[in-house]
Amino acid sequence: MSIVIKNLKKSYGDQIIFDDFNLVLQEKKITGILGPSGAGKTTLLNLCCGLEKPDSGTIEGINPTSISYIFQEPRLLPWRTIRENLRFVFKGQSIKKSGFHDKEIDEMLRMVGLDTVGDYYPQELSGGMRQRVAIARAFLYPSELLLMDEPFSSLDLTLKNKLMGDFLKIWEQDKRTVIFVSHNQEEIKQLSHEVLTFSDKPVRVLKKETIY
Ligand SMILES: Nc1ncnc2c1ncn2[C@@H]1O[C@H](COP(=O)(O)OP(=O)(O)OP(=O)(O)O)[C@@H](O)[C@H]1O
Repeated sequence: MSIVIKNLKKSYGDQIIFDDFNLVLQEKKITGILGPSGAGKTTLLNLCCGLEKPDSGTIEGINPTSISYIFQEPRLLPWRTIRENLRFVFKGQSIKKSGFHDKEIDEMLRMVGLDTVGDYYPQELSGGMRQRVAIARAFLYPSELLLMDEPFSSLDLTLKNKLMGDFLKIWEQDKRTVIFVSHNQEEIKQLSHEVLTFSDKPVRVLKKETIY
């Protein structure tokens, strides 16, 4: 199902971020969002996942229990190993079932090139490796919608290119609707099917480009 944003209004105090904002986001495609700092890109992601509530208007087509979020920093639990961090995705399921998921976890660790470090703790990994874990975690969770807020911005260029390539490989095998926010035009164009350029607040879509 596409995501349909209708007549969205959101303000913080006297700052109007969205004012009668309308947008349709394509299902199982990667939509990139570019825009000035402070425009409201993260606010849009937060509205999509329910961390923020709109003042009025609607966002349709999102199942609130079926969302993964990849942030700029990986947000792993430091007192848990990498494998335990990934097992958390399945928490609430029975032991037997979560044991069953170990196969999926091992397969995903292999896909992101981390099969030898499953028993390490996050602080024993480099920043790039930790961000790989965050990507693995996002795909392990059976989400329909994946929200990404500058997930590659802290990485050097070589690592970023490698990680974006790995991301696309995993996405090709397991297509989800992705909203990808970044300041970096090249990185956005490398990953996205469609790129939206936001104005400063109140947000308008200045440009819509189909990349592939
Ligand atoms: N919880 C909040 N309370 C008050 N103001 C907020 C809150 N969240 C965001 N804002 C304000 O809303 C505006 C939009 O913020 P947002 O983080 O969505 O921008 P952004 O486009 O993601 O910026 P950046 O690219 O710098 O991350 C900013 O002016 C910010 O200060």
